[in-house]
Amino acid sequence: MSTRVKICGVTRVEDARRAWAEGADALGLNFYPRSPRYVTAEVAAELARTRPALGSVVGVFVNESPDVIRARVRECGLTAVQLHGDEPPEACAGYGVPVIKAMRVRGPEDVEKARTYVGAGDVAALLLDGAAPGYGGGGVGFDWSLVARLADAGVPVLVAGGLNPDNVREAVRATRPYGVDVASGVEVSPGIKDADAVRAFVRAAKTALWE
Ligand SMILES: O=C(O)c1ccccc1NCC(=O)[C@H](O)[C@H](O)COP(=O)(O)O
Repeated sequence: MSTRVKICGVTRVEDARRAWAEGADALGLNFYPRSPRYVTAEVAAELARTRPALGSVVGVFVNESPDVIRARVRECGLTAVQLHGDEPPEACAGYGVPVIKAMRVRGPEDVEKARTYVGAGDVAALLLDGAAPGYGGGGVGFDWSLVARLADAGVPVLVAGGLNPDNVREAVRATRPYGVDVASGVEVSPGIKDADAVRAFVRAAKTALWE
């Protein structure tokens, strides 16, 4: 099975269509109002309608109220939610779709904190991100050797943070993750994806373990 690829922070229909065509498995739509990749519910619903039969559309939220998250899931047709905030494990349930819990990793203690979400609520995967200022999308990586600490946790792990077409192959080989996630590393400017970079990223991620 090749590594799954999630292209995060898509804001334009043409970028969404392009990402699917290049082989992305999932798109992330950002509902954090302070993100330069923020999309309204209306735009998100339009983006979600580009979803192919086997694709996933993930809503990204930071400390959003559960009622708003549930409303976005319903009205935008989200197939999963990615929680990037300070929510405790017990808040990772009740949205009607699988939860990806994101954790910013500064060191081993953050990976151990991520482990406390395993088995909680509807957590179906963990996303390990770099610890840039803010809550995500900062283009900063982390020590990939820390991913091995979750090898026995029995949960799919997505690796994110500072990935781009030039380093994703190495990241996949080093961590052998369930999937990889990228926002800034395939952009010409925040929220505007670079089609060539998306193509190169998907290709590098998916062929990294071939030889
Ligand atoms: O992208 C954002 O602006 C963002 C803001 C707040 C929370 C999460 C955000 N992005 C979520 C993602 O999954 C990003 O892809 C991930 O943080 C990696 O970003 P990058 O290092 O830019 O590839």
